[in-house]
Amino acid sequence: MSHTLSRLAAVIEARKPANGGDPEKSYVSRLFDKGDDAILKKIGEEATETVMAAKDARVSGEASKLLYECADLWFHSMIMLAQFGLTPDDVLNELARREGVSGIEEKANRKLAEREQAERRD
Ligand SMILES: N=c1c2ncn([C@@H]3O[C@H](COP(=O)(O)OP(=O)(O)OP(=O)(O)O)[C@@H](O)[C@H]3O)c2ncn1[C@@H]1O[C@H](COP(=O)(O)O)[C@@H](O)[C@H]1O
Repeated sequence: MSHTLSRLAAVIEARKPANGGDPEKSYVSRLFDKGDDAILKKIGEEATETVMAAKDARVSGEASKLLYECADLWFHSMIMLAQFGLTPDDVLNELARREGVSGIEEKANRKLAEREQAERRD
């Protein structure tokens, strides 16, 4: 994992109120304190803002806003992962597991497995 992601993941973990984070002083602690719905609402907002920034970047030719919004989305995704006991390393390991497997091939294999499972049920 990159040093930046690793350091940020450690800070986010330490900000959990159960680990001594203070919702009065910390944005991350405040989100953990509010719970699942508040965290997931931020993911929805940041994802939407990222899409809008990408559309704007295509029109204006200026992608810096997209960069900021994508950083917000990654940051809030890391809070969501921590809320559910996952880490950026877990995501990186999943991406490594998929490495070299074409999405088209993966989908074809998945559909085949689903068909075989349905046939076994019938
Ligand atoms: N990387 C970030 C980071 N990126 C974005 N943000 C905050 O995430 C929020 C993004 O929400 P919006 O863009 O919707 O802006 P907003 O209107 O202010 O937010 P809302 O009122 O809607 O919640 C803003 O308040 C940003 O300041 C971040 N807050 C913290 N960090 C990192 O997390 C660490 C811990 O932060 P604290 O827990 O606040 O100490 C910091 O040292 C940073 O490294």
